[in-house]
Amino acid sequence: MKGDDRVKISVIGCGYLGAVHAASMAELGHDVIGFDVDEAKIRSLSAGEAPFFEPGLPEILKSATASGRLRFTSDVTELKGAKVHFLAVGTPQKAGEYAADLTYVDLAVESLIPQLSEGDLLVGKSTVPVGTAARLAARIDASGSGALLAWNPEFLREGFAVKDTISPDRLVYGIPEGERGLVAKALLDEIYATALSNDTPLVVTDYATAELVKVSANAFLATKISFINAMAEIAEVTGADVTQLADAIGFDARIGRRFLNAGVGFGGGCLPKDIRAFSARAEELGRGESVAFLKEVDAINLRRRQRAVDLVVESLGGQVYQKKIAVLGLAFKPDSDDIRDSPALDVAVQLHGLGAEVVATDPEAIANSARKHPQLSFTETVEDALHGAEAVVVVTEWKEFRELDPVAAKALVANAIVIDGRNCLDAEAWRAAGWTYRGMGRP
Ligand SMILES: NC(=O)C1=CN([C@@H]2O[C@H](COP(=O)(O)OP(=O)(O)OC[C@H]3O[C@@H](n4cnc5c(N)ncnc54)[C@H](O)[C@@H]3O)[C@@H](O)[C@H]2O)C=CC1
Ligand SMILES: O=C(O)[C@H]1O[C@H](OP(=O)(O)OP(=O)(O)OC[C@H]2O[C@@H](n3ccc(=O)[nH]c3=O)[C@H](O)[C@@H]2O)[C@H](O)[C@@H](O)[C@@H]1O
Repeated sequence: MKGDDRVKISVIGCGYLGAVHAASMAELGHDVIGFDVDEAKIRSLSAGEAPFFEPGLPEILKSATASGRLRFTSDVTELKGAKVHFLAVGTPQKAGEYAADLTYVDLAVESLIPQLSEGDLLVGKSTVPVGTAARLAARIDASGSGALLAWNPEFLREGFAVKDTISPDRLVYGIPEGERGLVAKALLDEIYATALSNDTPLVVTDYATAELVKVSANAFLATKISFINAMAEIAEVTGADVTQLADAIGFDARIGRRFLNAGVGFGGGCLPKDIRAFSARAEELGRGESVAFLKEVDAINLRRRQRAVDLVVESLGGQVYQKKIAVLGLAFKPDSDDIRDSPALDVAVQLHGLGAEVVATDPEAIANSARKHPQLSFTETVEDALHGAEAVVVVTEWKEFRELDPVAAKALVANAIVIDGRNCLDAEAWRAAGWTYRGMGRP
């Protein structure tokens, strides 16, 4: 690609998704401008610094901002002149409701419309309720800007976000019918040329299918996790071991072992809110019953956090008041500093609510946790967390926790009781070192 031939890209919303998308598109050789209303985020990104923890992001941010292929702004008028505009703003759960809050999407589109020119393409990446793209397409048509809309859902996983963006396992384009659709597809093909040249599967479809692919993928993943957690509940009353069960059913290629890790369940900024928004949208469409099982998926998931708390209380003879408990993990998953709807943080907060002296640690998520729950105590080192603890609960399976030496850990604690909320420790080794080990769905 020669510099002047490159399609100019804008990315609207530079959070966990947008910042990675902007930097990755620049890494692939495109000219990119990222826009966000959060000025602190823009300052950090402009300095080539990632405003959150994501492996690989700092490196590509630095190289792309230094090369001039990537810049950031909080002035929306600077998006004028870009040809393809990716929409990556948040779609959180509405306060007190299940439905998605589309305020940010609508505000972003309104602020973008005056910057659009004939033939520009707006590409939706945010996860939205089915029907949103058609509504936004009508709004853009009515604006008279002559711009087009495509929906191109994103499937990246935090912790692997850069790799998943540069080498996605599939691409989905939701495009309008006819000539306009072909124009949209050609622009997307140009942007994703590298992935397409590597035989990345491509599904070209209508808006509604593209929107539904995204929410159904997340609903399926959430269901898979709650399925194994439901088996964990049955294992707990029968003496069976859910980890062996998962291995055994996972050998069936039709089932597969991935996403069958029982524990404190799923969290994060997506799976929980996406299944709730899907339920709410299905109800609006008069098809609530079709996805009624997602309410059960959610309920099973939330019970598992409670189960971990109950195990701690039970292991300490029924009460945790004024007892020091080491909570290992705060992020919703390892290799992330994201604490949105984190089961780990929830367990820490619940134990604190029962009067325990919670001391929590996490390699990356302390700052975010302390902002949200200043009532908790945090420490940077596992050793400080363990020192004098009457019970230890592992709730995020960071490598440094998985690889803890049970013999050395035992020398620090007051009571050798460990609750493995992620079934990530070697139970045999911990028991052999003299610990009382309790897993999730394990004898
Ligand atoms: N985080 C993830 O791994 C993935 C997220 N998604 C979806 O992507 C969307 C964004 O998610 P995250 O990046 O996690 O959220 P986030 O909260 O980290 O980022 C959203 C960003 O949008 C900005 N914003 C809000 N209103 C704006 C406006 N009017 N103009 C410009 N910027 C604005 C916010 O300041 C924030 O920086 C959601 O719909 C989510 O479901 C999809 C796949 C993966
Ligand atoms: O829409 C999104 O934002 C993204 O949501 C998830 O990605 P992510 O939230 O980054 O993390 P996952 O790896 O899916 O894990 C989600 C949660 O499930 C939990 N989990 C995962 C797997 C498992 O076997 N058991 C389990 O409890 C994790 O600990 C974590 O809390 C999807 O995997 C992505 O494909 C999707 O793009």
